[in-house]
Amino acid sequence: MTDIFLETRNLKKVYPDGTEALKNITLTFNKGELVSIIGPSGAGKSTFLRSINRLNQSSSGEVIFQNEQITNVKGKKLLLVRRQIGMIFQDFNLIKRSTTVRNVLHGRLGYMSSLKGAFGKFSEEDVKEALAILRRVGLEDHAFKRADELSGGQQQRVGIARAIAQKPALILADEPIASLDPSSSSNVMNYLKNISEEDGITTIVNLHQVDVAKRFASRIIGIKAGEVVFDGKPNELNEQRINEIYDQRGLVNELTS
Ligand SMILES: Nc1ncnc2c1ncn2[C@@H]1O[C@H](COP(=O)(O)OP(=O)(O)OP(=O)(O)O)[C@@H](O)[C@H]1O
Repeated sequence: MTDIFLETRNLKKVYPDGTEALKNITLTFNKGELVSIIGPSGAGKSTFLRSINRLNQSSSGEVIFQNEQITNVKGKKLLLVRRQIGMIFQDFNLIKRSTTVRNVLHGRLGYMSSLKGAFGKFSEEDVKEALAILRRVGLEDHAFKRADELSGGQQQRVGIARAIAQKPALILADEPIASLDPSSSSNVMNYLKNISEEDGITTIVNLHQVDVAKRFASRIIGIKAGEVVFDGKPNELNEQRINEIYDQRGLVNELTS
């Protein structure tokens, strides 16, 4: 037994077409930390997140979550693992024609019988809790609006609320601000940070914006071509390190020589 909350050991992913998306990722995550993963397009950030909750099956290596080996769990056990992992997506993944509160209640489905879930019959307690969660992300006044009537930033806050309703131990957010303007991006990142801190939820966020990662994360991991090339505190991520991750110098040299 260890105190490590989440661990990946020698994680590899080779897609059927031969693309080596993850080469050998060995990382540990502590309870309650907000970690941002950065790296160029195609570096393997999404593949890494999806390998943790098994939306993507790794080719080899291990994922150990709360001291349990989850690399190959299946069926009911896999559902129980996924129930503890809230996912937040770039395109929000909301049911657009449903109300905000119903979208949040979807986070509770993993706790309900499939019959009740299929009929969308939630308990009064669940509804009250969903409304309380919407209050936490500043959307109590929008609870009964259709999801597609909300702005992008508000829709992502519904995505966060749905993840919280799941009562997760871990949140994985895959480029949650990629389609938002800078002000909505800061707002969404603030909510993620506050929730991670207040509820002690380990949160791993894939980001394209280095400045946002430096502002909100307590730790930054740089991935390049399927390998970890940086793992440190935001203030350790200087210009040189950024250039190493993104290879900007190489690109500039290529253009100027
Ligand atoms: N289903 C797939 N089949 C084959 N190759 C894939 C598949 N999904 C991703 N890849 C490849 O795996 C590599 C890593 O992709 P991934 O989406 O994980 O990168 P990323 O860092 O998240 O990129 P981005 O920032 O652009 O979202 C890329 O070369 C990509 O083209």
